[in-house]
Amino acid sequence: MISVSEAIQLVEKQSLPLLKSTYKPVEKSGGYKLFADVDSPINMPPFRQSAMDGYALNLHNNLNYNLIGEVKAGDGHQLILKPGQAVRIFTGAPVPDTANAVMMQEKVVVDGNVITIQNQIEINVNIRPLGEQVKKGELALLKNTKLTPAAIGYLSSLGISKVKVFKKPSIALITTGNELVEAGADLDYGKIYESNSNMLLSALYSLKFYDVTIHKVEDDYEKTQSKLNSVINENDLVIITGGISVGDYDFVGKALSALNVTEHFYKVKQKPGKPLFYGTKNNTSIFALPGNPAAALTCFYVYVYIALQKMMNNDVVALPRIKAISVSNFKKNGDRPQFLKAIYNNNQVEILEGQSSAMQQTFAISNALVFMPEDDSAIETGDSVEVILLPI
Ligand SMILES: Nc1nc2c(c(=O)[nH]1)N[C@H]1C(S)=C(S)[C@@H](COP(=O)(O)OP(=O)(O)OC[C@H]3O[C@@H](n4cnc5c(N)ncnc54)[C@H](O)[C@@H]3O)O[C@H]1N2
Ligand code: MOO
Repeated sequence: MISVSEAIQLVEKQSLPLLKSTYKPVEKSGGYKLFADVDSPINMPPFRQSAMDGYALNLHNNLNYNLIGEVKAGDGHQLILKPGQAVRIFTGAPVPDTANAVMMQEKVVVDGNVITIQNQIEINVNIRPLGEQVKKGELALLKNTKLTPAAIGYLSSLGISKVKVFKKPSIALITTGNELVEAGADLDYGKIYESNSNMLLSALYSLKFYDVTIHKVEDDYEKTQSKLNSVINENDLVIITGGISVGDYDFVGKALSALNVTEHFYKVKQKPGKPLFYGTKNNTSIFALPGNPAAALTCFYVYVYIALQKMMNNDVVALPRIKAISVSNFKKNGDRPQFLKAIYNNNQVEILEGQSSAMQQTFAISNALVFMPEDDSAIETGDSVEVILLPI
């Protein structure tokens, strides 16, 4: 059995960036990273633009100007101003080539066709120069830039509607177990509602991984092997839950080994999530998470999350870990390091009652996990503890 830190290191080492590309409509490219540099197809702004509502001036040595016309946003005409002439102008409107400053209207007195400005102004004031943000043909955004709402707005302002981005992994989620039935079905004796697929699907969606398919297999060796074979061939990441322990009907480990999946580790000294498997085949990463829902989700956040970040070529790969003061007492049984379901708020953390691997009720109200190392046997109120903040 390996330690938590050894397991994390192995995931970091063995999960590699996906170097596949795809095209996305710009509005759907949030969270992706650019596969290549993007050059600007236009000057931005595309014309000299007024930054204020006011008057565009052809400057001269006098505070009085003659008004000769008006330009509003969207106008396409070109007015010719001589020195001492002005045009009424509005924010976003094209500044005539013959104007060299814009005075905001609050600083202007209007008397019929003559305006008087409060003071002399510098050349080019309140004019956004042509191509100030980026010039046509020049680099707009570098390869690998993450497409945030601001970046999407910027690319859209350049008239770009489609972007080439690094593909996100295609992911298969597989649940195993004869006891599992779907919501809506009768809950016959011995059955439970299947919940790991919705839980992990929503965890993936919240991290903006949408290319996910869900598969369900019974506790049957042949069916497990054949399903795993097809999903491993077709996906970049495979996440299985259940059937990875030592019971007579736990077939996942045997099937993965028959499929020649390279095992990087099986069993981690931790609670929950001891029977965790991680392996790779060709370029596909495979995690077999324990079936117990709270164990599966903990392993997702501690290990699968890292693999996802590595596949996306992100620099920060693990969830943030901070120190906080415990407002609870907790006593650990056994010597496995523990991830404890907890509520973090304002530098304080409450460790919840009900820490078993099956405890969905406590996980449902948690926003953090407290990591309790192997050597610690108890946490007292007031102790400083390590907290993993969940991306929820
Ligand atoms: N003799 C031993 N038994 C067990 C050991 C051990 O070391 N020796 N380890 C225990 C630990 S720790 C865990 S964790 C579990 C993991 O077992 P599996 O990964 O094989 O998972 P299953 O047995 O298939 O299921 C466990 C539990 O979770 C429920 N489950 C499974 N899938 C789902 C799902 N999709 N939705 C909701 N609930 C699910 C399942 O019904 C079981 O209750 O092994 C221990 N045993
Ligand atoms: O490792 Mo299991 O998740 O402790 O019950």
